[in-house]
Amino acid sequence: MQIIDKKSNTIPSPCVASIGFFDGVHKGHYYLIKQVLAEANRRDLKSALLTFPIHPAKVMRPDTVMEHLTIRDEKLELLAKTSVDYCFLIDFTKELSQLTAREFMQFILKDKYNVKVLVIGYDHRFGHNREEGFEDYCRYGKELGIEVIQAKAFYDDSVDVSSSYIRKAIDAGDVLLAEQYLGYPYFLEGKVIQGKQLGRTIGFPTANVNVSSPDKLIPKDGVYAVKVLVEDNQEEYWGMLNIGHRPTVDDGPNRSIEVNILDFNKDIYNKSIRLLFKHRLRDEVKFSSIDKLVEQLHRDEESVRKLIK
Ligand SMILES: Cc1cc2nc3c(=O)[nH]c(=O)nc-3n(C[C@H](O)[C@H](O)[C@H](O)COP(=O)(O)O)c2cc1C
Ligand SMILES: Nc1ncnc2c1ncn2[C@@H]1O[C@H](COP(=O)(O)OP(=O)(O)O)[C@@H](O)[C@H]1O
Repeated sequence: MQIIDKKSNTIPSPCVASIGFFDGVHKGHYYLIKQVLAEANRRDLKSALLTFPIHPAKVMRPDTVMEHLTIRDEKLELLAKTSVDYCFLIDFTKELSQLTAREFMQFILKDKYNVKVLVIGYDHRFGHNREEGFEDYCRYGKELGIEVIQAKAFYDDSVDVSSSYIRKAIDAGDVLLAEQYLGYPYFLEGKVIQGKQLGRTIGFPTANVNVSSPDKLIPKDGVYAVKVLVEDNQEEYWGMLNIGHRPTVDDGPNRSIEVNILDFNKDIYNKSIRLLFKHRLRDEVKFSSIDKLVEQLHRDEESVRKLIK
């Protein structure tokens, strides 16, 4: 996949394209992408996805808090796994938001990106105030020489798979449901930072993770079985992870994310790790003593070992 952003001066070959924010690159997105690839194949054209590094709503109202399933580079990594030829990364600006649907089709899709066929998500709208709809896009397409096709919707167990549906599942700690709709386990990535160094004294060292972007959605507080990829995904382990305020030891204002990696004993401070959420084990609990916490950690470890058997 070739990324074409404002720095590139490549003029793309004629292509079939779709537009979207593609947060999470979930099964619904894959279904849309498959339709783009099929149309491109049939016509012997290139395939393309047009997306925005920053969400249009955030550009329009910068104080909007948005928690995403994927940050920019994660999204590009997932899109690159499809066989799409181009990813057009376009900065959504206030000026761009002023373009009517017809102007967007003419100046951006046709003139800038050489789009011959536009595959529109079944509920996707674009152009100033998103005032127009599919029929209008078809009419402008006829005038401009862009064929407009409406994509079919994707349903899984009759659920209309969407990024916001998956965000709700993760917010509720339902990482199994999230994995079903994403098509891969939800993951966080970050650097291992120093904690209070208590973990090693109770037999459970925990790598404290500083998540790489504040825009990333953090699952509900609690304990999870996770897969852990250490440094550039070279090594894979299982681990047990806690998200929360550690009420037994400090109950501070900061939410910590820490993982005890099974069958592992290395110093990984400052290394980056990726955490893949596989199962939710339980809520975070305030124990009456550290000993009681340690007893529970042994039970958590057993639960993870049972899961991976
Ligand atoms: C799998 C797992 C489960 C945990 N569950 C709890 C919990 O229920 N309640 C709690 O107060 N802390 C919990 N913790 C956090 C521990 O209190 C913490 O890891 C320990 O104090 C060591 O932290 P430090 O070495 O970063 O200082 C959990 C940690 C892990 C790894
Ligand atoms: N099995 C393991 N799981 C997690 N971290 C481990 C493990 N073995 C060694 N470590 C290392 O020990 C550190 C955690 O030890 P800990 O005493 O909990 O200190 P801290 O409070 O700084 O996290 C990790 O950051 C990592 O470098």
